[in-house]
Amino acid sequence: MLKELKEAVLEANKALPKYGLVTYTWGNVSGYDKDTGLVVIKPSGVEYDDMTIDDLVVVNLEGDIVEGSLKPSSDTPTHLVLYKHFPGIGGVVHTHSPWATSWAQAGKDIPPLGTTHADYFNGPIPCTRPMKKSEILTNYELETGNVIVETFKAKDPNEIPSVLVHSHAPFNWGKDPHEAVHNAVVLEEVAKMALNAFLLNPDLSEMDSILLEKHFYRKHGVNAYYGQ
Ligand SMILES: O=C(CO)[C@@H](O)[C@H](O)COP(=O)(O)O
Repeated sequence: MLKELKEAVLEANKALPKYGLVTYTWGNVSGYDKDTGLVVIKPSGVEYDDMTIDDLVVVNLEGDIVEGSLKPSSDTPTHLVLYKHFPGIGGVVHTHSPWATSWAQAGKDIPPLGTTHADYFNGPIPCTRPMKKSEILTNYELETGNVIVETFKAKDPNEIPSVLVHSHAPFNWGKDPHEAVHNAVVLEEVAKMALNAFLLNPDLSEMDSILLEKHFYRKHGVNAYYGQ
């Protein structure tokens, strides 16, 4: 069942340590099949080097295990909330990539400072609000998903495919697992560049909004500034 999606999810999970986005078994990747409404996700606590396609777990959007003998990732509830609320996404990636996680721990949005950011994110990369004690104590992973959705109430997740979870780390998404990992890699680079830019110039302001939009829409096929 879902052989192609499983292969894509396995490859995406194994890419996390390859790109330096995780250490040990931190982080996880899932993929969504819209025809069946099923999600393929990383098994909890399994070393990436040892992970095989048979280790992957298939769940429905309610979180019931449909296939697999291992426990699904502890972050499964967060992934499922995003699939339910962000139409069109087909892959979700959670990492503890150090530069982006530093911004999440600091509780700060990553402002757009350059065209690298602008090519992928049409505005600041938001950090969620701190979780309430009740949210932490009831179902932290489910409430993490709800707080991410709350953060994007007035934002388009297709134009900003990443979020920093306060006191935790980033979540990223895309049309499929491969694109979600790509966005996670770019987020880490942008987080590193932004922190270093502020170290060099603490009085730095956001980049010009015209340059931001020109770059974002040019990369995403809308020539907002060329009369089309
Ligand atoms: O965020 C966390 C822990 O803080 C998790 O992402 C773990 O880093 C990975 O958990 P599993 O996917 O192995 O259950």
